[in-house]
Formats: sequence, C-alpha cells, structure tokens
Amino acid sequence: MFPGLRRNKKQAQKPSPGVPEEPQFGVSSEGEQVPEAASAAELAALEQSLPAAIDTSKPLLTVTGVERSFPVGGQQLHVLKGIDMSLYPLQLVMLKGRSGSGKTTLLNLIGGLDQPNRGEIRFKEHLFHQCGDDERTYIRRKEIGFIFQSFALMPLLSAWENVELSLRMAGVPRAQWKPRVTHCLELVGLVRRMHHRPFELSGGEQQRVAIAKAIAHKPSLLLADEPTAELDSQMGAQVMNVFRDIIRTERMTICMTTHDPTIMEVADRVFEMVDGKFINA
Ligand SMILES: Nc1ncnc2c1ncn2[C@@H]1O[C@H](COP(=O)(O)OP(=O)(O)OP(=O)(O)O)[C@@H](O)[C@H]1O
Repeated sequence: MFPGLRRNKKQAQKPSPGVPEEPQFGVSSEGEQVPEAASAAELAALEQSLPAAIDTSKPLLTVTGVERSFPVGGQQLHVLKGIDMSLYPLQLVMLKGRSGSGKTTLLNLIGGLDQPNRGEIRFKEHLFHQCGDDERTYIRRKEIGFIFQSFALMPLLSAWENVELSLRMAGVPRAQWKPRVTHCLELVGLVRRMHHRPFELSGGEQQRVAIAKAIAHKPSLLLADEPTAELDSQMGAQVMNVFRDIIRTERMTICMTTHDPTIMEVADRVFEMVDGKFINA
C-alpha cells in the first residue's frame, strides 16, 4: 500500500548490532520478489540479537476515567470527559477526531506533559497522576519520545547534532552517542544527509530527522501529534513505513494523532474521539 523506503548501501551491508536485518529478497518464477528462506544459523543469530521478550499481553500504559478541564473566561471548559484506554507493547495506535475534540490534550497527559483533574494514568510502574513535575520530566526524558507536526528541530544544528542532542539530554554516556546516532539516522534512511541543517532538508526529511531524534534515547513509548500533517501523501507514507520499522526493530509502542484515513489503514488500533470522549473504545 505504501511505497517502501529504499535502504542505502551501507545499511544493507552492515546491520547495526542488536537490530534484526530486513529479510533478503529473491525472485520467484513469476518474476515477483519473494523472501529467501533464512538458514538455521541466521535464525539463531536473529533470535540472539532480539531484545529480551516483551509481554505484549500487559499494557504499557493505562488511562482510567481521565478528565481534563481548563479555566476559560471564569468558567471551566471540559475538554476530556472520562477517557479509558490501554496501550499495549509494539502497537501502532491512532487517535482520530475533529479539530478541538481533545486529541492533543490527551497526548499531553499520556506523555506526562500535563496532569488530569480526575482519573488515573499508569505508565509502566509510574502513576503519572500522582507524580510531581520533576519526576514526570525525568521519566519523560528516559522513557518517552515526542514528535510534533512542526518537526521541532534546532535550526542551527545539523541532522547529526539534532539527534545527538537528545542523547545528551537523556544522560546517555558519550561513548554511545556515535553508534546510536548512526543507527537512528540509518533507520530513517538519512545517513547521507547527516551534515545537513533543517533548512537544507525537505519536509519529509526533516520529519525523519525528528523521528530519529525522538527515538535516539530508546524510549518505550513514542508519541506523535499529527506527524504527517505537513507532508504530501508520499512523504506521509514514508513516515508510516519508518514507524513500522521502528516498532519491529526498536520494540516501541507508537501513539499518534491523525486526520488522514489512508494513514489510519496501517494502525493496529484506532480510537475515535468526539467531544472529549471515545465513541469506539
Ligand atoms: N491550556 C488550555 N487552556 C484552555 N483551553 C485549552 C487548553 N488546551 C486545549 N484547550 C482547548 O481544548 C480543546 C481541545 O483542544 P486539543 O488541542 O486537545 O484538540 P485536538 O483534537 O488536538 O484538535 P486539533 O486536531 O485541531 O489539533 C480546544 O477547544 C482547545 O481550545
């Protein structure tokens, strides 16, 4: 459905340690590309390279009875009116809904950027609704990645430096920066643009740098607010391909908002929000 991202030569020859390789493709008698069967040794190596097994039956994040209102003009504006949802490991989850329905407000709560007036948000063993600002900031830096519609890159830094910055912010030891930045830029297909600054990149390339930056510190949850809204359909499709690769190789859960029905086709789960409530939860 979506055009595949072309992997560059370096990626094809040198998979990064700990990351399973893409399947190799051969040609069938009908001329179609088909995966070649992996040898027993390759399968064993692949198994060894996979991160520790993740229990996909246990939610990564649980939202229970969450309400959020804001004081506006002396009155309370009730934006979220009782949200229940669970995000499971390795899922691609999408939030859809009309403008103003409350999607970004919910994403901010899930990401620990804001707190609910009522209800509970449990992320792994952390109770976000009870944590103070400092604790939530610490958890965010270690465990959560954010991608915004407007890319949010540092304009004077190169692609490489932008990705490196997030490792520095997360307190990752300096010795790990080079291999991790290289790996993340390879994953989004941008190694050859590593020295470019944001204004020297296309919109789709900037968004892919933003993705590399958001996943560099290996979060278990990646949140994206309309990550394809500024992109044409082909670039949007590339971003979704990258998201699928990230879930498979980096073992993350992705939760994103979108208005685009084509994009929603690749979701594992779609929650539809109407006026601060889910109608299909
Ligand atoms: N800090 C705030 N103070 C007051 N009102 C707010 C605040 N944050 C959000 N709102 C209001 O909450 C409602 C929902 O906003 P939100 O940004 O969550 O919607 P959305 O579904 O993400 O919309 P869009 O698709 O346009 O981004 C809006 O009416 C908005 O004005």
